[in-house]
Amino acid sequence: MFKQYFPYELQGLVEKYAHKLVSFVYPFIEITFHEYPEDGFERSKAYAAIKQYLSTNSATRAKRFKADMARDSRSLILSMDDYEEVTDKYKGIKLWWASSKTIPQTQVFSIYGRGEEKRYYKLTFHRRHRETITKNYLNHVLNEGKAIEARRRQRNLYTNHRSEEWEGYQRIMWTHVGFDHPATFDTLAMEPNKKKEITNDLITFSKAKDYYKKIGKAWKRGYLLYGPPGTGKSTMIAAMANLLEYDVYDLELTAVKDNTELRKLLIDTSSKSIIVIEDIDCSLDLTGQRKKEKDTNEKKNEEKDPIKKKVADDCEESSSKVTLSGLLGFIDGLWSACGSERIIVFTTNYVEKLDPALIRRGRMDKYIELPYCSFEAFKVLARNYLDLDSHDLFAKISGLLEETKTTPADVAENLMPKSAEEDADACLENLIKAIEAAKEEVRLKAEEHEGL
Ligand SMILES: Nc1ncnc2c1ncn2[C@@H]1O[C@H](COP(=O)(O)OP(=O)(O)OP(=O)(O)O)[C@@H](O)[C@H]1O
Ligand SMILES: [Mg+2]
Repeated sequence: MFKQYFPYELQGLVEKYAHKLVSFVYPFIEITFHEYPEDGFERSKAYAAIKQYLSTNSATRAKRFKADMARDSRSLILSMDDYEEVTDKYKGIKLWWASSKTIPQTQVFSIYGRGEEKRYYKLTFHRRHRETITKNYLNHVLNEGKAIEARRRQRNLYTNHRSEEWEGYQRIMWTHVGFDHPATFDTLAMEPNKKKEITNDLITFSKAKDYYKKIGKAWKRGYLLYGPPGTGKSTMIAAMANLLEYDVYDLELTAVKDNTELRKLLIDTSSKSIIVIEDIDCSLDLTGQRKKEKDTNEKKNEEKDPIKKKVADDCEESSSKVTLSGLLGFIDGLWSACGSERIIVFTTNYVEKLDPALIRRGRMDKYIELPYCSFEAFKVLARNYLDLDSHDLFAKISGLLEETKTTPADVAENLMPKSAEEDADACLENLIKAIEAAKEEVRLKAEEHEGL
């Protein structure tokens, strides 16, 4: 701006002194945080954290916002619009945050598809606070921002698929959907003491980072959930994920080609996650022999019919070659070495079928039996489904549940009103009828057995 008043030779000198003069009378320091650093294609983590920090800390002060749908699709996240400015206070120090963008004069074709505008935040503060701001305040902003992001993070349910050959590369895939299961430990029908023990165990685990470090163990925990079908094993996994706010990886072992692929999939899981292998007794032949001997009739049929034979061969070929030792290797070796804060859950209907190597102490840290529905568990369901804490029919139901094995799934099914006319009394009556019918069936079967 001084240029036009001074001869050309003096311009450099004047600019130099003008700059000094300005910094003398302009006692502020400015720091800019660009969304995309010049030497990288990756979005700057600092920019993302500042955005989160400002979205909660500027909401009462800024006047213009950009609105984004939060990842849970239920709420909106407001962030400062471009060219907006807000003030912040830290230990009595006033600071200014401004959001801005640069638009280059020349049009550049960008293959990265992020447009040519470059967004940045600019922080301004008085230079006498330089130490406090650069040493403490910025750390505070980044940590807060990351914490807010973690809270807003949507959790996912991942499932694996058969790997695909793609231009010579093997692609191993986890695909995910948002994890939105409503189950919680409150809605889980189970003895209250047992429930308390499990939730305490989970919470202790999630807070035990330093402890695991101290004792030199990888920060992981293995659970084996066992019990008959419909007793709430899968429901409990959802409740665990909701309690700890972890992602869930539902590992389908039969779709995993071999141990190498298993390893790759597991390396690809994130921390704060639950890795689930359901029905472990079915997904893996735990005797070590992958293919069961077919009975001779089956074989003869296949030999006669070429199409049948082809289908059977294909099935055998595509069946998983994951072995027990591969799985154990992952649980003990590699699993310990990479990643942390992970829970692995196996479920089975037949705990007695499992290989002792898989369930020996140290591999599985906790065994949880999900039994048939007890009266205590029934009370949780009655409260949940019918808003009932007590009822005249409870005594009768208690007696019936003791005599007849009934799963929580069956109880839940009967407690759900089938029509608008059905009230709580009708639902309880339905349940009683259902249990009595099951009891009768058991009696008849026993008689038949004795008659044989
Ligand atoms: N303990 C429970 N508390 C609350 N609801 C339950 C419980 N057990 C079962 N249910 C109900 O029954 C349904 C089936 O339960 P779930 O899928 O968790 O059983 P599971 O033990 O995983 O069975 P499977 O061995 O066949 O996989 C659930 O959708 C839930 O509504
Ligand atoms: Mg299940």
